[in-house]
Amino acid sequence: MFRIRQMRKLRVTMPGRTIEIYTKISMHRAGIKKHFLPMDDDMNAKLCYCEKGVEVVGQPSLVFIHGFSSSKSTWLSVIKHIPDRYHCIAVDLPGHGETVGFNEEYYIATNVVDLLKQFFDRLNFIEPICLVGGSMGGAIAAMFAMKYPFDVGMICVLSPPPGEEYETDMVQQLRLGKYHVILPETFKQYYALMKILSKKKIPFARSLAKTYFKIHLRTLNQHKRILQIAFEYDYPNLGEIYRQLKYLMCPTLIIWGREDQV
Ligand SMILES: CCCCC/C=C\C/C=C\CCCCCCCC(=O)OC(CO)CO
Repeated sequence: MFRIRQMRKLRVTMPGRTIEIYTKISMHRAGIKKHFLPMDDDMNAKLCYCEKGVEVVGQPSLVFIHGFSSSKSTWLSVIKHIPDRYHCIAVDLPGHGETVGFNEEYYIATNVVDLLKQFFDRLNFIEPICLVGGSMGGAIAAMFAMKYPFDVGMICVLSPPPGEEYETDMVQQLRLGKYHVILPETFKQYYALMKILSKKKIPFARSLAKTYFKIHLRTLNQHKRILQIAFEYDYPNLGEIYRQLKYLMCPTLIIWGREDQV
């Protein structure tokens, strides 16, 4: 019990490093169901998402998009606080979480956006949605809203990655191929990154951190590839996409921490 509580505290600051048993426990507690949606053109490709509540006429569904190297489970701690009358969806992006079978082309943001469009059409929402994205998920949410403005009623963009003109040191390092700043390769790097990513001091057992690190290593190469592709195809256009956001007419909430190092 104690361990689970510790993980609960850690989960927010270490997106994507959640162990599956814990995900199941917390999803169950929050009244969340998990689904797999096979794609029409390729039955081996399945989008995994979780859902809380049911659609309500006149009220948008809330759809949550996670960040890089994260997963839908990062939103559980948010979703559990949202009243039951709201319909919530959190999806695993290609190459993340429990979504499986998508080839590398789906690591390109424009393809991710079109995949999300397909996904939303399959779910057949009756109202324009409220699209919420954090970090890289925020960039994807913004891109989605630009391309499919009629599908969104409002968007919420949390700490999106900066465009070229506001490039941070961390993003510069990533662009130069030093992926370990966000994808640590050693336990030492991993432990140091935890401190950078969490503003709040958290009591943290090294043994537990080692377990998280092992889990992280399983996805390391795939996530390196995603970063490589993001910097080749998406990052060069990001600034221009942000500049065009002012033409978007739906209500938009943008939250950015002043001391966010990414
Ligand atoms: C599979 C889909 C790929 C589509 C790529 C789409 C748009 C991306 C454009 C430029 C990415 C460059 C910056 C990436 C850095 C993100 C940071 C981040 O997400 O933080 C994490 C913290 O570890 C939160 O979970």
